[in-house]
Amino acid sequence: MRSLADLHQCRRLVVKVGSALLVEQGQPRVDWLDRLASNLHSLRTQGIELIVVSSGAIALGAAKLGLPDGGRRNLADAQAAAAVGQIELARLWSNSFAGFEMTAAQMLLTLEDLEDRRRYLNVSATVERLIETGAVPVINENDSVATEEIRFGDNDRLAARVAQAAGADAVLLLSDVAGLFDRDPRDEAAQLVPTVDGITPDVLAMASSSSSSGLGSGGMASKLRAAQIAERAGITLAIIDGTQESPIANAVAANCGTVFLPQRTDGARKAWLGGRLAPKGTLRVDEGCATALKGGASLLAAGVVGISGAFQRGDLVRILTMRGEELAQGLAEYDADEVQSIAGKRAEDQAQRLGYAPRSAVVHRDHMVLL
Ligand SMILES: Nc1ncnc2c1ncn2[C@@H]1O[C@H](COP(=O)(O)OP(=O)(O)O)[C@@H](O)[C@H]1O
Ligand SMILES: N[C@@H](CCC(=O)OP(=O)(O)O)C(=O)O
Repeated sequence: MRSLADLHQCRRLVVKVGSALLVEQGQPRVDWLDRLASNLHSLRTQGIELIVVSSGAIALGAAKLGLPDGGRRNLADAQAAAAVGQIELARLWSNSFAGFEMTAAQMLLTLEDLEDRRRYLNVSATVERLIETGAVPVINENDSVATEEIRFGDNDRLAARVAQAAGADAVLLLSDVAGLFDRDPRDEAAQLVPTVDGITPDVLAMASSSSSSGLGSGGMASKLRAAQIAERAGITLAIIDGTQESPIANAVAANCGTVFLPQRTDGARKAWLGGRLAPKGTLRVDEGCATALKGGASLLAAGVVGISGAFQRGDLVRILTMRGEELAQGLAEYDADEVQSIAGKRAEDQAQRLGYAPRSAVVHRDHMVLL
């Protein structure tokens, strides 16, 4: 899919709905949700398999409990609000879908469900089975148990990771803006960017992390992080204006929104690795090593100039250049203290320091993804 007009070509689609669309002044927008359900139903009749990622639990629950909104809310309030709002949210989807003879299936995930390979595969299997049965998974973060360390914090990245896990070919982020603008859309000179063929630093600089509605969690910046995950996984991601009467049908008819084109298709395992969000440590490498990594080499101890974090063998680490640019991420072959003792050393010195024959690399290229 290269533009929204091609949406019908899509085989499996993740549709993410932001809080500001579903909730207005603490109340659900039921009529809007019914029209969205109607749009989803017509996509299904075209043979497109659907997965929904829905925000809104915290906004619904906070209103019901009379808790503070937006930035003034702490984690404990958000967790309590989510526990109350999620029941309501599930009921809303179930009711709207029932009007179109569709069955909603709730799945609540935490970051770890997608960071751990075995749990990630379990999530994939459940989604697969639900789709086979004809149900539509409606996924949200399990906010009432997710603490800071195990939180996505925004459903944009959750949607991109779910798309990967489910083998979807496209993600639609329905927002309260028409897409990515070349600067904050409150600036009158801002122009909509119709297509992004590779997210460069210039593209990242367009987005601010503020959200105009006060309900959303990450603003445009979190959508761009989601688009980065998608583009590396070979998935097309589009941001469309969800405020329209009939949001998906409108965006397709007008061919309007921002489409982020997929950039590469690593194998499924590498794509999962590249999309992981919670590294346990960081390795800085010298310039020669950075060049070798870009050429496809493994990371050898000789090129490591800095180590931080208490990671263990098998943990995810970020690999940065000396200037702090993100180069790659991958799985460490050693614990952090072992890397510390062999960093910058040649193979013969490494054996002496480790007390055993060194492994072939600190991060092997088969377990590394360039970013
Ligand atoms: N360059 C930009 N282009 C579009 N929107 C932007 C940009 N920079 C910041 N934003 C803000 O991001 C908001 C969308 O994010 P958010 O409110 O979190 O949406 P949602 O609730 O749909 O997830 C927009 O309403 C806008 O205020
Ligand atoms: N999981 C949270 C939503 C988090 C989120 O990403 O919100 P939004 O930016 O409105 O999509 C909830 O259900 O309230």
